[in-house]
Amino acid sequence: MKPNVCLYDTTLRDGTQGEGVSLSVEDKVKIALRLDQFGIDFIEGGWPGSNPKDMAFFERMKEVKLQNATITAFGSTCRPLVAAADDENLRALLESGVKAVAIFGKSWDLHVTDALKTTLDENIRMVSDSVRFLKSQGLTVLFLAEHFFDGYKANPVYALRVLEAAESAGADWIVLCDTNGGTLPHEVYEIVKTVKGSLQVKLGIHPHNDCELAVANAIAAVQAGAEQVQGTTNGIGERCGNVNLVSVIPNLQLKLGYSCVEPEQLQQLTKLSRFVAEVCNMAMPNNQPFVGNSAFAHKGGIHVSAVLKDPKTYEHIEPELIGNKRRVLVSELSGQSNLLAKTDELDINVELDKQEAREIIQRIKEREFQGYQYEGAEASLSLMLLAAGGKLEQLFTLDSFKILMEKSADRSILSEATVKLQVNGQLVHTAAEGNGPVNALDNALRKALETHFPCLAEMQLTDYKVRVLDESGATAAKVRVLIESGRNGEKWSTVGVSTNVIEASWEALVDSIRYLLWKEGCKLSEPEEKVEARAGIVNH
Ligand SMILES: CC(=O)SCCNC(=O)CCNC(=O)[C@H](O)C(C)(C)COP(=O)(O)OP(=O)(O)OC[C@H]1O[C@@H](n2cnc3c(N)ncnc32)[C@H](O)[C@@H]1OP(=O)(O)O
Ligand SMILES: CC(=O)C(=O)O
Repeated sequence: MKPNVCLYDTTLRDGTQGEGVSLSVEDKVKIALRLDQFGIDFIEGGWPGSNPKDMAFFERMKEVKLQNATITAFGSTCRPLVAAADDENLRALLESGVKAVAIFGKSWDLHVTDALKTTLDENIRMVSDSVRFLKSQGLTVLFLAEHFFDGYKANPVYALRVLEAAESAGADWIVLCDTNGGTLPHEVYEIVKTVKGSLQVKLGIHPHNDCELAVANAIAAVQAGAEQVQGTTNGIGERCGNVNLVSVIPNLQLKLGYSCVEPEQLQQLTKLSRFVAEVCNMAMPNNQPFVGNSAFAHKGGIHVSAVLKDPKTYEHIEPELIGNKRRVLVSELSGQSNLLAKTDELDINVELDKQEAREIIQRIKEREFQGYQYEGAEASLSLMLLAAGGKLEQLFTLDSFKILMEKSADRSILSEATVKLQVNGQLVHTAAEGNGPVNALDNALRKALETHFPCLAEMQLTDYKVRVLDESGATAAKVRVLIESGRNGEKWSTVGVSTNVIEASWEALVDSIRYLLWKEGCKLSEPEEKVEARAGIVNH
């Protein structure tokens, strides 16, 4: 039976040392609660001696009850030539009201002489005095040996002396830090093994990701005997980040048989990662291992065909174990298997046989050659499948639209769109202004349709992206427009392609509306008088 591995999350301290990351006190509290729920053992809240926000966080946490985790405050050892009991930073740790503290000290002789500008013996005194003082105050003390691996390689005798000082002063944990993130997994393994043979105290590892090896380093350390991993959720942190606990945890638990959290908590991993990304206002890459949107997305026809027979053929774990899900993408690289699987996934109640699916895939391939892309526009794909299955009613058709733009000397710019549609056998003619041609067109189209289909009033355009497809064509090039629309928290995306950006936008807009009307099960059944009563509409 493999031992438990203790999880120490420093998103709220080392994570905020990542460029562009800034959390409010309330953001920190939200993340702490979520980490606690997930099953993290230690949550490092910040450095109370370093700024008022972190101090406020610890004050706030005095009112918050956690179920599982211990909140820790971070700080340094006392300053050179200052007694621990008189050191401001250590006093701030005590005032934070926590039960556990993590203090970092120098273990690389270069740092002692060149950064601290003190003697090797005085540094040993600082470590020992600081740990002993904090222990005398009844705290759990984690001693973080900063730059331990570089220090050990430069001067192993001194690096070990620092650890021995912390151990004999009573540290509960000694955490070996790969502060510069430059150590390789085989070195981590050897060094942790050696330290394990020299000390009795429990060891932890705190790797950084400068060589993109932090996860491998954390695993190597655990295999060599470390019992705690310190990292951040999503790997945020100074420079290239800290080790990503979101990858460490499933590797340790699902691949190596260590126990980190309960299996039900592990199923919350994807949600945890996305929640923290949202609070940190960070876009997570789709190809993020384990929890990314694409981590279990299958695109190649060969892959999909095999996954449908047995998911193990192209998946290293079951996505449900960590709360992610399998997805099938439809594109020019698809075979009929992709389309049949996607039709099930989209839940659109369309039955296709293999031959029909092959014909639609052929159309998709031709359209992708023209510039369409359906991976990011699943609502347009659904409409294509519904039409092929005879399940899509034509609720309106375009006669024509016109757009006028006027730029006046006072610098104001006006866009006005006029739209003529056939709805319910009648010509509907509307005009609307907007703060750009696409917005004006959107407004005119909705005005024409809203009386028949009131649900359109709740639909919003949430994103609009234009991509030039053939740069050599300059302003005459083809463009692809992707529109994301939303209603009551639900989102869907549609696509349009043309050499004219307005026409491409129209195509995507119309798809977006058609999709909503289909979802709502809209039919043309309203009485004639109601249609005529519409304000601002001219009937011919
Ligand atoms: C590896 C890590 O991630 S360690 C954590 C790094 N995180 C941060 O630095 C974020 C928060 N830091 C801060 O707000 C500020 O740097 C403070 C409040 C801690 C210190 O600010 P200042 O007193 O103005 O000092 P400054 O930041 O310029 O320099 C750091 C000082 O700490 C000293 N120091 C560095 N490590 C240690 C240590 N382990 N023990 C004691 N002192 C240390 C340095 O020698 C330097 O002292 P000096 O001013 O006498 O040269
Ligand atoms: C202490 C710490 O954060 C580090 O060494 O990276």
